[in-house]
Amino acid sequence: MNIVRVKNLTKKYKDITAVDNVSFEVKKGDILGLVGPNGAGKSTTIQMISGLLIPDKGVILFEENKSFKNWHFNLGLVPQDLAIYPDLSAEENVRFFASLYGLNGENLKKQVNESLTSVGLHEQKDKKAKYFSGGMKRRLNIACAITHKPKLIIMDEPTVGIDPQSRNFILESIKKLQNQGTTIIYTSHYMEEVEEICNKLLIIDHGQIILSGATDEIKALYKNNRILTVSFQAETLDFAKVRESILNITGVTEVNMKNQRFNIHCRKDMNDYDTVFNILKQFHISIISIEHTVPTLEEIFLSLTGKELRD
Ligand SMILES: Nc1ncnc2c1ncn2[C@@H]1O[C@H](COP(=O)(O)OP(=O)(O)OP(=O)(O)O)[C@@H](O)[C@H]1O
Repeated sequence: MNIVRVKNLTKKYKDITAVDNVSFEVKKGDILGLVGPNGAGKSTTIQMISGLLIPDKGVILFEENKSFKNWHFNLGLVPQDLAIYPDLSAEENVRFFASLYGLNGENLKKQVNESLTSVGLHEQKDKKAKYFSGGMKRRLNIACAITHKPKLIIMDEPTVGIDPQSRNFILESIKKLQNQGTTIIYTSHYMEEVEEICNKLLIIDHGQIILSGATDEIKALYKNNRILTVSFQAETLDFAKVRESILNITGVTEVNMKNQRFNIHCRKDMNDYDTVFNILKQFHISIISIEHTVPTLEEIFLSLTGKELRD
């Protein structure tokens, strides 16, 4: 069953078309990774689904045919900016948000305890939020959005700039929520995270979808591609010329360079390494190490958008 279906969604800010005729659906139990470079249109899309922005065009339907107006109690939003009260304790914060969704009595108590436990903050429940670390504040932000057990949770970069322990708690709690049948839309600048937790992927750029599908299927599309990564040292380097020569080798599809490393994209059956090494030698480039790998999602993203996901 579709939890949310978005059809021909469009939003303009004066001359900028932030979201351009976007259509997709999210099925029950999916964790959809919404990824794209800065300014791609992710936040605008999320804000429209969350009812914070009105689309110029398009339709958003929940559970096949319900509008936001009569469904929004089923939605939990974890905003990028923290939405917690610093002078309230962790428990008071969670209680407050849960009571806005109509929880009370024993049920409220039970669900507040459950969500604090799931983000690993139960032992600190009486501590004021202002004394929490950045990672703990982010975990509390999540607890506030999940206590009313929403059917759909939208998370806007919930792990940005936090410590590894908090990050692990967050990723584990997202997996648990999925196991309980919750549907999640997750935006992140960390492709390894998306690869780890999202079973579906929607890559957008300039407000348009450039690739969507099951994460495994997207990876399978690239299973016949390889990347030969060569770390090197050179006194001087004319990269344009090196690139042109390597691109002439049959089976090589792209060559880029970053931090004293060439990434040579090629087909799986490209095995003409002698020619690659001869070209490098000809340009007086010393090889330090070589690696031959299947492209990661991050590398697939880079080859599709020409941009790094991170700033
Ligand atoms: N309130 C606004 N007024 C004018 N332009 C805006 C506004 N909000 C966003 N934009 C523009 O719309 C485009 C999409 O922005 P959006 O914030 O949706 O992208 P994003 O993918 O979330 O980016 P980031 O990863 O940097 O958060 C960008 O060009 C941005 O500059």
